Amino acid sequence: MARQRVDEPIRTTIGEPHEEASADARPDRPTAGAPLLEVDDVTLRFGGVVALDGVSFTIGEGEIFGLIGPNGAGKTTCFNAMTGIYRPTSGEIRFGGQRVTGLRKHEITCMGVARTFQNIRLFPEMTALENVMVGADAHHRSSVLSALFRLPRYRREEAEGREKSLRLLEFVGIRHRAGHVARNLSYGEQRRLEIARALATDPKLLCLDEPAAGFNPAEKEELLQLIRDIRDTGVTVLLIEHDMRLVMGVTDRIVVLEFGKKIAEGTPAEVRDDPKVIAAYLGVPADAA
Ligand SMILES: Nc1ncnc2c1ncn2[C@@H]1O[C@H](COP(=O)(O)OP(=O)(O)OP(=O)(O)O)[C@@H](O)[C@H]1O
Repeated sequence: MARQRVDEPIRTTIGEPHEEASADARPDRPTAGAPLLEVDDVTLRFGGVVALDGVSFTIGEGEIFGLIGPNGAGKTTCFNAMTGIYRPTSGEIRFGGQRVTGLRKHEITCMGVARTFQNIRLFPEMTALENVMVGADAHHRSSVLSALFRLPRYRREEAEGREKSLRLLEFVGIRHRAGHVARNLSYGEQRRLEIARALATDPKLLCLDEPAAGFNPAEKEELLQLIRDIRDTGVTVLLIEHDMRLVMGVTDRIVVLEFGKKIAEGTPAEVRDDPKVIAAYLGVPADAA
């Protein structure tokens, strides 16, 4: 499949109709590439609560990977451990073969991991464009002095960041909102803006925490297409999502957590038919599901 990087001029297919393909029958489904993110026997305790209990899985380059499970299963904790917010009690997380356990958030961002949050976290009084430019700044090399005196290098980086941010706003379908302050954007637009800001850090892995929360069916369809478009630019996507139709429709592989443990892993079809998964979601013992 032709790949397009997000720092190249970007086409947008937001809002265009697309065929709803069966999760496992899509002919264009790529096979997973080299391991990108490895979660290796990770346990994370909060006092007496074991939020993650010996969890292991590997995400391959180019995959759209789903992390699902009932409320309190440990999904967000897993995201937080991957992105440097929490340090695992034991176990290791590697990104591109390099250990990230114990690194700071910005160090992990610079390695190529970006995320959005369950509760949208934008700068509400800044414009959409400025919000994305904050993400683009992550890789700027200008010194504080250079920025203070607006030296040529700073001005060049600022102009490049602005162009790139406008392209990303176009990619996520809200270019026309560039000059509006974030708090005046609709809920769906704010979610897209968060994605654009995360993409501005040039991630290799984009982690989306419940990106469809609060969306109507039409918005979910558009999000599904956006996630595919993001993957087609070469970015690997990790998705936490409660909407099963969306997860089953867009992911290549899924890991299911329950009470901090991995209870299943496989293709959407394998996971959907797994009695342990059915039991976890219905709240009944596996042999009774
Ligand atoms: N900072 C914290 N301090 C103490 N316990 C926590 C903390 N964060 C999460 N937990 C606990 O860890 C467990 C896993 O929570 P987590 O938020 O990761 O689940 P989740 O699968 O993301 O749930 P949801 O789908 O409801 O967002 C829960 O029992 C939760 O109460």
